[in-house]
Amino acid sequence: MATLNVKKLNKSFGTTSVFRDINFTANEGEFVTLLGPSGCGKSTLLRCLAGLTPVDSGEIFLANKNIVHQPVQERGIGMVFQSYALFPNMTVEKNVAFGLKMQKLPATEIRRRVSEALEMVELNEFSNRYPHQLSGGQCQRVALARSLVTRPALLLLDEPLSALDARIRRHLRDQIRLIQKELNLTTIFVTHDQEEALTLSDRIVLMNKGNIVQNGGAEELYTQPADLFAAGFIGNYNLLTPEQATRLTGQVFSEHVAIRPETLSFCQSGQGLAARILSSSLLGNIIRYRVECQGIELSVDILNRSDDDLYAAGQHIGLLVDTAALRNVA
Ligand SMILES: Nc1ncnc2c1ncn2[C@@H]1O[C@H](COP(=O)(O)OP(=O)(O)OP(=O)(O)O)[C@@H](O)[C@H]1O
Repeated sequence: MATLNVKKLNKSFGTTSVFRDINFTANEGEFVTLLGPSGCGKSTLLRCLAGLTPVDSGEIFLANKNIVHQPVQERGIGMVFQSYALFPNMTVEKNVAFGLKMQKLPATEIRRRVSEALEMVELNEFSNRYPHQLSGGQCQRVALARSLVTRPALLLLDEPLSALDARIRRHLRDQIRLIQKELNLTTIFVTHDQEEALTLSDRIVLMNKGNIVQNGGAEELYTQPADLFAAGFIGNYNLLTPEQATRLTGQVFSEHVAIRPETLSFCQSGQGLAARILSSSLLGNIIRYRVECQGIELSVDILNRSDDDLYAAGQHIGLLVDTAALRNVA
């Protein structure tokens, strides 16, 4: 296991800069997510870490060794991509064994390690199947076993769950996290899905347009977004202009203000601020209401408890704003 240290990494394609002066660390055993919208440069950054794409400048230290000029196969890195990239003409077992065969390990050792890796991803019974006889989730577990079997110092995961349906996705996500913890495997995970990032990661590196916007724990990113982009991307903040925030709270603001939907609540009409329900949608155990208050549209999240009243569109209601939960964002 190893610490990854990325220093001043730059990459352009022709005259187009993909990312600039990227610095971050993934400590030994840490699960770090590169999160950001499509096109922000996270996949290219991951490919550069793997050695699949050369960088223009900067350094990549893995266990204190600069690997930036090392070829892919010498970096000690395992990778899982969105597309499974399995060999279609090989059984599950042969797919997983491939890397070890290349390393010319003895056959008994290969068998033992392949069986161990397949057990980890709960696929031992499928060892003689071919990829076309597997579901998408199973294929991705083979891909994971194939990268774990070489005992990499660093595991890179590029949107490995995005082709899977929601239920399988959650299951495999939990499985990846369990295995990663068990092996204390330093892991970099790329996703544009903020919920996935918030639930999986020890730390999130939030990227926008080739820059790191914020680097911190899930809770920190959720409660203290670094800027407007971070507030808009993580969670579902209500973003208010300074003028709107002043109108709503009576306090003076010079910067934008972010208000989490769960920090707003309802009270009887005639108390709090006068508001009107516009619509509601059920999101599992919460109900998200859209309300209008002082000419401002807001989202309000209320826990869905069976003994509570539901509010109908058009209904007048009182709105309570927890001013301690307001965040200034530049
Ligand atoms: N081989 C390439 N040649 C030229 N431009 C490229 C190449 N690969 C990526 N890019 C560009 O670099 C930018 C970053 O792409 P990248 O795939 O790293 O983003 P991303 O954040 O991973 O997005 P996505 O989630 O959509 O994959 C994009 O504008 C993309 O068009």
